[in-house]
Amino acid sequence: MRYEVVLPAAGSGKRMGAGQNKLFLNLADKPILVHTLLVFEQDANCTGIWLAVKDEERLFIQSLIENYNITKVKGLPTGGEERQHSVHSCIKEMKAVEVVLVHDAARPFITIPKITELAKVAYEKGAAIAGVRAKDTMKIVQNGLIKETIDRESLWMVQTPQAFRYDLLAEAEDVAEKVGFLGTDEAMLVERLGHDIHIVECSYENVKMTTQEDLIFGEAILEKHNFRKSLEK
Ligand SMILES: Nc1ccn([C@@H]2O[C@H](COP(=O)(O)OP(=O)(O)OP(=O)(O)O)[C@@H](O)[C@H]2O)c(=O)n1
Ligand SMILES: C[C@](O)(CO)[C@H](O)COP(=O)(O)O
Repeated sequence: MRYEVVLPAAGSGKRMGAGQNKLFLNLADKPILVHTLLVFEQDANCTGIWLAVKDEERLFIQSLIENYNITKVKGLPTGGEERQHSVHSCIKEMKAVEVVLVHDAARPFITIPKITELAKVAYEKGAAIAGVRAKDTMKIVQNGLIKETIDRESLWMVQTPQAFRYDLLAEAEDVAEKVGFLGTDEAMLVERLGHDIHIVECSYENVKMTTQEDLIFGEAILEKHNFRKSLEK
């Protein structure tokens, strides 16, 4: 199932504490952003990449695109104050495609088979998002006190890609903007429309590079996969 992908890349990386956009930090031999771009560049089903960027970072990102021969980038719209606004700036510029994926540029370890599965379910059912089952017990805390424990059996840690029929996501983004609703993922905007959203179980390796510890995990993941590749030679 062919699709276009929106990669929000206009964040500030505050929790990473690197004093710069964390997507420019290297994991092994190349920036996090490039690792993520290469996955979609190599996926034959991906027909276009849209990157929400900060105006002051556009030239640098264009140099990365050139240096790493990324040929599928269709646009670099200016990102917004929040991640949702950055995604919406891309959705507004895209011509209607059948399926659109939104994927955090900070998640470099997504795999093509999982992308394919998400795009297929989105085409057939309208909406599908990546996730993994919660490993820890989750509790609601108020004023330092445990208020409630949430049944772990029904708890998932949601990731990206989040895949949708384009018209559904475009409507959800427009409605959210109109009513001033701010969600932390695109699924929240589509849930508000009452549309079913399917979960596709992905990997714990599909981690979002958010804090310094995630970089250590990321290096270890690369090491493991390089080691595997060396065994195949
Ligand atoms: N206004 C924003 C905020 C985030 N993002 C992007 O959305 C993805 C996920 O966001 P997050 O991990 O929160 O990145 P940052 O906002 O940069 O991190 P922090 O919240 O620690 O500042 C990242 O690829 C980030 O670049 C974006 O395009 N526009
Ligand atoms: C979209 C997301 O990756 C799903 O877990 C997450 O909500 C992004 O949160 P962030 O704070 O914008 O990184």
